[in-house]
Amino acid sequence: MDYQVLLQDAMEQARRMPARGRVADYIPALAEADPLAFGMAIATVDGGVFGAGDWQRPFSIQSVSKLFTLALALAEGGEGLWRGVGREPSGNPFNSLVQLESEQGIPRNPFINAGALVVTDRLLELTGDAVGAVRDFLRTESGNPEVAADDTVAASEARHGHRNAAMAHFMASYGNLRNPVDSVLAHYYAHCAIAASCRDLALAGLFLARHGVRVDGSRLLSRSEAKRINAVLLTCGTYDAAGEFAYRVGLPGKSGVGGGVLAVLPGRGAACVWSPGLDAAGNSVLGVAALDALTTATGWSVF
Ligand SMILES: NC(=O)CC[C@H](N)C(=O)O
Repeated sequence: MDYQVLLQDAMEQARRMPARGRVADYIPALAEADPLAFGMAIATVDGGVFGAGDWQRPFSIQSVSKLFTLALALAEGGEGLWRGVGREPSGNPFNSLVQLESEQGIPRNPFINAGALVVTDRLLELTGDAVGAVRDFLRTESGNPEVAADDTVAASEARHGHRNAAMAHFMASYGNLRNPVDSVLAHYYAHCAIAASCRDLALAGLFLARHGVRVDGSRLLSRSEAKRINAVLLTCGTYDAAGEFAYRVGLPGKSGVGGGVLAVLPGRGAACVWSPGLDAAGNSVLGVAALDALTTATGWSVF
């Protein structure tokens, strides 16, 4: 397959969308993203890397980081993680608070904000440095030592982070956080604020396509654990639009409000796309459209 041509065609089709969505502005620093930026990359398990458009330009990965925090927390701490966070789709927006009280401070899944805060808390307990663990993993897997958290974005989110702080305190009241709320929030904002490109993220996502094996050949997760993360990505990775994403794209995937989407085809490769305009669920409009076009053209699907 000529991935280069396929990427260009997929982006061309996505550009025909009547609207590009809205750039997230509830975190003021994110509102400064270039609304016209658009890039896409594919990395394959046999070593190919392809890209088009702004595929080498770093952007704020935001919730795409939650895929990596989950993988690292499971790798370091094992299945006990699931005592503090579920793995059912929430059917609610990523920053919703409503289920937390009726479900006694146990978030539905690791990819909504509440669940990601629990995972960050456990990763912090296990490693002493949750953001450092995510950053170092991204650097190693992508081979790009410049991947780093953007302190301006993290500080901007902290200043406007009342919802996340409310969730964290609420879960702490149920005993579902082991570290001080302020540390959990600081690490969460910082790993969301990591800047990386489509190229970096496609390469970093390959461990899931390699069934849990890292770029250096070492094993991060068992085959079964990698398969299970992919299952949670498919059902919960794009929030209350996960059904639509499975229908249109057919791959496990994780989105972020910076406009990035990372999708995985086990055994074959990973694709990452970035366009900052979002739909109402917080997923990149052009990003999902481009993945839809790419997977339709290539036949890439888990189904
Ligand atoms: N969906 C997202 O990307 C949200 C991440 C963002 N840091 C937040 O907590 O709101």
